Amino acid sequence: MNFTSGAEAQELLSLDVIRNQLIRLEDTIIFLLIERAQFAYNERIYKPGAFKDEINFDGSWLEWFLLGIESFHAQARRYTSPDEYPFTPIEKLPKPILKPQSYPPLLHQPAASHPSVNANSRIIDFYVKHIVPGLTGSPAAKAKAQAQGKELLTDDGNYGSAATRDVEVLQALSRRIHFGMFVSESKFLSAPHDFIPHILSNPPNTEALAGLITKPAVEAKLLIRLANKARVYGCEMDADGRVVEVPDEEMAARGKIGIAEVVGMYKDWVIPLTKDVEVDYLIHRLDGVSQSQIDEWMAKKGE
Ligand SMILES: O=C(O)C(=O)C[C@]1(C(=O)O)C=C[C@@H](O)C=C1
Repeated sequence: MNFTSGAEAQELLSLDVIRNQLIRLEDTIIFLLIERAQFAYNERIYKPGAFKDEINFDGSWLEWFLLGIESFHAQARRYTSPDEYPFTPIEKLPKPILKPQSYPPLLHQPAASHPSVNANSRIIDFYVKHIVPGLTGSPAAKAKAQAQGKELLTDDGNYGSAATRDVEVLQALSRRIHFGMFVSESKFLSAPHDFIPHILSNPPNTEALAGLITKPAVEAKLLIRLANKARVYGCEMDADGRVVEVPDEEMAARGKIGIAEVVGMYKDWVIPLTKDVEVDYLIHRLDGVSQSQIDEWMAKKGE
């Protein structure tokens, strides 16, 4: 999202604008997954210390990549943007070279900067454990290799290429999932009195908050749209540019990514984690807010 386009905060926080951003990120994520699927699983790059001799680094090759790339981006003030969270702990990154940009105050800062809202360790965990193995060792990938008379390689030695793609996918997933904060802020401001009692109850009523932010119809549409996008973006064309029409099952084998894998990733991980971010943000939405402001919001109930 372009936070410095001059658009008013109210416009940037409209649910339509935010949802359009989430829809656009679906395209980004699908294309980046297609890029990662060109390379083997390369499990070595996720094992801490596996490249210690070469890089003198105790973490994994992927973490070393993240540190290098994020150090560079931090200098260009990437992590001062409200929708960007680094995977490397911020204190290990260099300070920006450029002066901070001024962003419109869209989020409630005590909530947005609360450590519980940062989902990056959960994102890297599901991506490495569940997404990469499925993407690179999927029935689709196996069938493709077989059709070419090859055995599916689990390690092709393309460690730099695979990790470069991993960093890109992780950054896009992180932006998508942390957009949950903007969704939450928008929903909260549209009816603060619905949320306040559940935030203030001791402990906060996370189930009720999750109930308030969950929109099953939006999720159902998203999953259908995603399957269609994965089908279209992953399809192949013949030499004349005509789309090769094939049934879904075979489509997965011919296409560059499995439709079921992309849909499953959203259903099992991306949407649930976005909801976690939304709820974790709401729990801290009243931190530092004055009693008079809370009273004012509550007075609007029934208006
Ligand atoms: O669009 C919303 O209202 C959101 O909260 C985002 C989202 C999603 O992750 O796509 C999450 C929860 C809702 O149930 C629907 C969709």
